[in-house]
Amino acid sequence: MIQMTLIQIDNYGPWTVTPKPRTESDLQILQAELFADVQRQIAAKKGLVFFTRFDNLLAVTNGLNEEDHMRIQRSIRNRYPVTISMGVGAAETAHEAQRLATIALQEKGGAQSGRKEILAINNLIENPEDSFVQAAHIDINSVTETLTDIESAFDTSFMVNKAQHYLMTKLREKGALLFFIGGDNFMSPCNGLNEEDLTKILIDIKEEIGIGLKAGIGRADNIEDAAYMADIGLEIIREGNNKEWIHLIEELQ
Ligand SMILES: Nc1nc2c(ncn2[C@@H]2O[C@H](COP(=O)(O)OP(=O)(O)OP(=O)(O)O)[C@@H](O)[C@H]2O)c(=O)[nH]1
Repeated sequence: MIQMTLIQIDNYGPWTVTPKPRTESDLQILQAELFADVQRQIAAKKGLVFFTRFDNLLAVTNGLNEEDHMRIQRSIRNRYPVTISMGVGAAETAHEAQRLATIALQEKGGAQSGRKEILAINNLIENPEDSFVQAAHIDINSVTETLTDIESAFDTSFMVNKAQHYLMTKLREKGALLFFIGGDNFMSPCNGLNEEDLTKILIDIKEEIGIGLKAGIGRADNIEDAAYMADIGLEIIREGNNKEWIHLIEELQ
């Protein structure tokens, strides 16, 4: 099972304009610092946070228990002008896990309802033997040669976004998620997605929009190790001059 946590800034919309609109650059700094802060704390337990919408972060949290979540909330409250609420869910697919996490939090009140520092747990992985994460690290082939060094920065960003949208659409249908992690890189928590299905998705996108992709896949009881194995898989594809679409690594090396 994969466990996911939704992290939501409490009552953030009203706060950004009270008593009058706050300087946008300050809001951007707050969001970036909060993301880095939560990432540092969740990574200490081998979890991984995705910046998602910044006011809503999604994290893979296999290995974190109730106390771990509460400690992060307390630490943020002590140091930031905002508080965070969290929802936690675990399921066979990443999409279902984040859905359960979201419902648990939504049932405690809306994002702008005055709700404060709620920890809403639908279910947590109690038995470490049930903990399983499959992650795919997906990368655009030769982005430096074909886009970064040729197109304008904005147009490259537009193409990367387009690839992201196609990947999200196709992976979501299979119960998998897809997050942009910087450069031309995407991370997909994808429990239950088999190698044939992922290969077909990459081939279809190449045919539909002409963007070549490759994916390393890793499997472990936590996302840190699964993502590391996925990185190794990507390196192996690069060493073979991008002839493979995907490469699965199941053992830590
Ligand atoms: N988050 C993250 N970003 C990375 C990683 N590796 C590379 N990047 C980013 O991706 C950009 C492009 O690097 P590459 O993907 O190695 O370059 P490329 O030209 O596509 O080359 P190939 O992947 O070998 O086809 C870099 O500038 C980084 O911003 C990674 O492991 N994680």
